[in-house]
Amino acid sequence: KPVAWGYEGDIGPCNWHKYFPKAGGKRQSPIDIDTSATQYDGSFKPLRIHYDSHMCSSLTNNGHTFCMSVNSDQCNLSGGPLEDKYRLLQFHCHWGSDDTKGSEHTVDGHQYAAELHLVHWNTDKFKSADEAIEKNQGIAVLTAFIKAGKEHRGWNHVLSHFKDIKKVQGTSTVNEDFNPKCLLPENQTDYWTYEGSLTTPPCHESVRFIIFKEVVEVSSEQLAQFRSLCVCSSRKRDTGEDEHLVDNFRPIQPLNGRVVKASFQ
Ligand SMILES: Cc1ccnc(S(N)(=O)=O)n1
Ligand SMILES: [Zn+2]
Repeated sequence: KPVAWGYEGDIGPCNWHKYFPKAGGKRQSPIDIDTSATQYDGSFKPLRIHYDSHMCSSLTNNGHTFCMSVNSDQCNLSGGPLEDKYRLLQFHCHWGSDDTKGSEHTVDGHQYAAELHLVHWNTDKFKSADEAIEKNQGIAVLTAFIKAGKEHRGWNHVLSHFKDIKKVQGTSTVNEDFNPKCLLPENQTDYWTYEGSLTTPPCHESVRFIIFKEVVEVSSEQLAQFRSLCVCSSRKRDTGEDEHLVDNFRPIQPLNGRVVKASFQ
């Protein structure tokens, strides 16, 4: 029986390690990026992000976030700090109950309104995502910070399906021409990178994070649509209100001597 976990109370992040021992490990994520302590690495080759848009994917509310799973073997990532080729598995976000919080990583202590994770698995070293997800160098997560600002047209292709996934385990098939590359910032040469973990249980220490410096803008109304998703399918007994899926970000974890590399000076 899968162990229930969440972001508050007894099943919250402070207790994850009791059922998911990796959560108490030495290379956990997210972290604060102290820009005065990052180290420029001039050896990185250009990042190669090749996504096609002819892939049909499905959008699900898994009770912790929305997840767009991608089943195209044409969406690949390589270069930068990566030694191998990685394939896009899914993307999702983390957000808060208002625009002042929501990202998992922070930069010099600043928390953004949301954070996009594009999760890729190492197809050179492993035969499946399920195998790669628990192995060192198995996963690469392209990460973009999100702040409230002007509307983002690309995000509307995802948000237009949210009415179908309001409830947990809701799922919707996305067939239109949508290329997740449109969700990334323009500047894809400036990023920070370090070795960490999945930020949700089982918190495997298998992740290379690649975090773009440029922040993506979406409108406050679009951020509000993230918060429209529900956690539990049943109405809350007392208030009769649905419980919304908010503050699904893990607190900052100890750096434990890790160095965050920068692709830029
Ligand atoms: C696929 C997956 C599972 C758990 N956590 C993550 S995350 N938040 O580190 O990207 N991704
Ligand atoms: Zn994530």
